[in-house]
Amino acid sequence: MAVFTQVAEEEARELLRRLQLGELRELRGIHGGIENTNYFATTDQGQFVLTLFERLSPAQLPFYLRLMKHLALHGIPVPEPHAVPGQKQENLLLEVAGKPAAVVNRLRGHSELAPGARHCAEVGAMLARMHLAARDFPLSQPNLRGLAWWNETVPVVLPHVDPDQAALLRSELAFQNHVAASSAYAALPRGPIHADLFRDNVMFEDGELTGFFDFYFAGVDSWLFDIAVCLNDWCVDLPTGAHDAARAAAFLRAYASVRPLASAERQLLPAMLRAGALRFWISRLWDFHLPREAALLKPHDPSHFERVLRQRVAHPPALYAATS
Ligand SMILES: Nc1ncnc2c1ncn2[C@@H]1O[C@H](COP(=O)(O)OP(=O)(O)O)[C@@H](O)[C@H]1O
Ligand SMILES: N[C@@H](CCOP(=O)(O)O)C(=O)O
Repeated sequence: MAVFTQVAEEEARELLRRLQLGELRELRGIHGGIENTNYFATTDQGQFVLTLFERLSPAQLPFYLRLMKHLALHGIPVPEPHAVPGQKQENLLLEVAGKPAAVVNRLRGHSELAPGARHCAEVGAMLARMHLAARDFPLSQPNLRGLAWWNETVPVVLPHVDPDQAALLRSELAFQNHVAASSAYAALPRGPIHADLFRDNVMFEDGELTGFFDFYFAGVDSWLFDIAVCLNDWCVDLPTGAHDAARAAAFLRAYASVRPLASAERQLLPAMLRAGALRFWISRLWDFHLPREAALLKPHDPSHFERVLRQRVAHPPALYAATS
């Protein structure tokens, strides 16, 4: 479960009054997620989520919260964080039970864990709208799970893997460092990205997308990396990791109908699919072999992204037709 810190009803009621979000009717711990403490809070004015940040530093949080606010104000369906009326509106970071906290709108619906081409198209189109809407977001924070982190973390996980896996980690990391030094990479359009937009971070209701959430891995990186992370989750078969060409084409066509891909993006798409697989293989190996004290849930299976990476290396998919 993901209630690491208990919140007294009285404290939540007082906070929601200060935020002018109404009178608390129900406060319910959310039994999902692994990073933060989350509660659903229902008031006479609406439904909200109260999050207490258990690990993220208060210095990192304004980027995520203000990005969500910015996107919400630009019409992208994401949880909108609330500030105390009368205080600076960019001050979205609150304190509850001695922890940094936020109150955001609750999205309607549920995650679609067995998506079809139509779901993938909706996510692709909304991702492109989100990238464009974030172009003028004034804050900047790097993708903290980007290349620099892979270079730091691969040596940490190497002692825990077999020689074949170690060889793949080393060679793929070398390949990604080589790609990152290329002129095509320098030409990739960049901006704030979600960076973890898996099936469980998107809501649908009656087949319609109702929102993206869990922005706590967001950062400034190439838009293509965000696309690759999505393709590697939404458009592969679980658990084999095999590429699903129909879903990938639907995703890319919808994305490109909102923002056509640049030539550098079309060129580097196969490399970036490998990058997206490497990123989550490394983080899952790290979580699996070096578990954090507070992690209460069983870590995700690292071998899934090893399979996805091997497939991406052996069979670079021909996706270009869908991108122009
Ligand atoms: N804004 C929201 N609207 C609706 N449900 C939410 C919202 N935020 C979180 N949830 C629910 O809480 C669960 C855990 O949230 P998540 O952000 O994944 O937690 P963690 O950051 O701890 O991994 C989600 O799977 C979702 O069901
Ligand atoms: N999507 C990542 C894990 C990130 O955790 P989250 O539950 O906070 O989205 C993975 O599958 O490895």
